[in-house]
Amino acid sequence: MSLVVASQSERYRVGYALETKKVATFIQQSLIDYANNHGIDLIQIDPTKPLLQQGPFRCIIHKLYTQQWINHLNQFSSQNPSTIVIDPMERVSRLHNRVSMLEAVTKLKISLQNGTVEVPKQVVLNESKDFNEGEEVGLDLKFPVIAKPLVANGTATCHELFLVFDREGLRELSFPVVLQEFVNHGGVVFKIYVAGNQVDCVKRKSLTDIPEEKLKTLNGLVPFSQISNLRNEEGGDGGGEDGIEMPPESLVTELAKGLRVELGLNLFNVDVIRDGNDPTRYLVIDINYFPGYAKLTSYETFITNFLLDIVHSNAA
Ligand SMILES: O=P(O)(O)O[C@@H]1[C@@H](OP(=O)(O)O)[C@H](OP(=O)(O)O)[C@H](O)[C@H](OP(=O)(O)O)[C@H]1OP(=O)(O)O
Ligand SMILES: Nc1ncnc2c1ncn2[C@@H]1O[C@H](COP(=O)(O)OP(=O)(O)O)[C@@H](O)[C@H]1O
Ligand SMILES: [Mg+2]
Ligand SMILES: [Mg+2]
Repeated sequence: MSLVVASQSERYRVGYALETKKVATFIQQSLIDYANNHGIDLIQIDPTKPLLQQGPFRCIIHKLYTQQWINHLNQFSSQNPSTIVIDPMERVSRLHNRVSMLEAVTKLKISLQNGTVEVPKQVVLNESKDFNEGEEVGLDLKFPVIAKPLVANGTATCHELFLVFDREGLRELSFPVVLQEFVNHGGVVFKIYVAGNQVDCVKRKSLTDIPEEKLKTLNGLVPFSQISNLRNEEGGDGGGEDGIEMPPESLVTELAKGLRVELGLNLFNVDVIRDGNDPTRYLVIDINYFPGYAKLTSYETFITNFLLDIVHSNAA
């Protein structure tokens, strides 16, 4: 008579609390099925109702910032400390500010044989008087700059960016805003997706280079938004990410691992560009919480492997 190994058949409930549009893109039937075949039941959480009525959960994943949801999550967590929350809200909120998100990068000690990882030079303008008085007040940057809303909390406005070519262009901005030096980078942005130990790097379309000569003819500011989500035929005159060399694997894994520890987060992606004038210089320009994983090939495996690591871990 053979013994049945009970742990093999153990199932885990993973709750998800996401906006409706995120459920539509992320919780695809293929993910539900793949996870299900590997012992994970994905359970939709109603964030407007107390979680106690909806559990138990081995783990909760979430991307929602209403006060009601935060209250429900806090209450449930304090009564169910063994449920693993991916990720704690106070750590996620570090990514909701374009200054604090990049501070983690400057704290990293990445040892690369042939390369550096930095952030572009940037300053915060809280109001227009920060640059009206005098010549260089608060601005130690070279134009062009990219103006990005300081807050990056998932609203449409926080993705409304501007390329600004001169001081005049600054007058039309809304505040508070981050001014970040534009770096020519060959029109390609690398996106490093992280889900715990799972790491994947893809390349996407970006803003095209601005040659010095062309710069002399440009003034004011130009708006743009979510350029990396545009297909080649839709956006600008760039294109041609094919044939562009990917960053070294060691850089991708070290950066992912380092940021995961420094931020204390599991689910994020990092936008990285490579300086067109120095191919060993990489710059982190953006970090996003719980990004669009479904754009990855085999995202079902990527996410399920991550969830299996979590549910099998001792973390609580
Ligand atoms: O919707 P998607 O799939 O384009 O994903 C968005 C991300 O695109 P990416 O995976 O980096 O190409 C997007 O990344 P970017 O900021 O565009 O680099 C954000 O993470 C966005 O979330 P939020 O609006 O900042 O809360 C993500 O939006 P949500 O899906 O979380 O609403
Ligand atoms: N410092 C920079 N130099 C050159 N291009 C940049 C820089 N910062 C952003 N970009 C371009 O603008 C896009 C959007 O900027 P990002 O900071 O990623 O904002 P969002 O949060 O809206 O994605 C990037 O994907 C990249 O194409
Ligand atoms: Mg981005
Ligand atoms: Mg972003």
